[in-house]
Amino acid sequence: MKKSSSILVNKKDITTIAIGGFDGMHFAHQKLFKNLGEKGGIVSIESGFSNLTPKSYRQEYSKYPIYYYVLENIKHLSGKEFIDLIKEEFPNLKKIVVGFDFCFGKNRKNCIPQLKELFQGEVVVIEEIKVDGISVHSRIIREFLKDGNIEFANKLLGKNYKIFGDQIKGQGLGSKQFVPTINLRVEDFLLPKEGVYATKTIISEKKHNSVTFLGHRKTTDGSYAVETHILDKNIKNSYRTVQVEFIKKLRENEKFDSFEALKEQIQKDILNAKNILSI
Ligand SMILES: Cc1cc2nc3c(=O)[nH]c(=O)nc-3n(C[C@H](O)[C@H](O)[C@H](O)COP(=O)(O)O)c2cc1C
Ligand SMILES: Nc1ncnc2c1ncn2[C@@H]1O[C@H](COP(=O)(O)OP(=O)(O)O)[C@@H](O)[C@H]1O
Repeated sequence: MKKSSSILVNKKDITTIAIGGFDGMHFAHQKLFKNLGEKGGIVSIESGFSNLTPKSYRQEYSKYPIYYYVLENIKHLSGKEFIDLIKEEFPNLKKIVVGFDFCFGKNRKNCIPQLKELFQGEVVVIEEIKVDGISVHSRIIREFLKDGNIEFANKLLGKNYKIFGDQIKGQGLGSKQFVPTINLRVEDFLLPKEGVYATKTIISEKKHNSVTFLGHRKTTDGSYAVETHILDKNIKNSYRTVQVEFIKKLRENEKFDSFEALKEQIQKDILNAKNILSI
């Protein structure tokens, strides 16, 4: 099935919805979506704190149309008022899919029993989804990313963690002293811990193997940078949106005594990244 966008699918055509925040569109969220059937839709309640898949990037991860509601505008509603709103918005709604920990209405006072009471249709409750014994939640994925544990974050996500950034001008040192890099300005996305990562960089829909540095350039100007070096290719400046998928952390950010020492280390990083990306 082709991906739908909420703009294209009339709410009247929706018979099943999944409700939640859905930051990350992670492994457990995907399990919920598997229960949506043919005329499904996703109701995403925006807290304003989502930084794994900020709102405008979320549709990429589901074929179902996503309908956004701002938490600030609905959090005063009682449980009944919230369900009444949902029924009004989706007049042909027959089924609601939520996770075991879903709560709603003012102060999250209503949970699964109240949902079953207030909604006359079918309520499907998905039991707690765990990966390697860890419950899958956006807040837990954030902690793994902040710790640089990309491999486990990716396991919980069920995909590679990906950020979007716009190319900006760098210090102009890369090509001359070290290796050429695409410098990125990243907004809205949580950035993993400072350090060097094996990554894949997507430019104009083409995926390239890469090594990415995130952090304060302690060895040069000290400023914070996100820089990606594409392996074995010369890439022209694009000054467009670039996507970076994180695969594995290679090492911590370090201060080197000389440019020469950093240059040597970068060559080792490139070899390590190649090994991990199997090229
Ligand atoms: C693979 C890689 C690893 C890097 N590691 C470090 C590092 O550990 N410490 C540091 O201060 N800068 C590090 N850098 C950043 C360099 O200092 C930076 O690329 C250089 O200052 C050029 O910046 P420019 O692209 O803005 O000209 C790294 C860059 C790359 C590509
Ligand atoms: N680990 C999980 N197992 C089962 N359901 C989950 C899990 N995590 C989230 N859900 C369900 O997915 C929907 C979106 O939840 P949300 O609160 O946005 O996720 P998270 O807990 O990751 O922040 C809710 O209905 C929630 O109950």
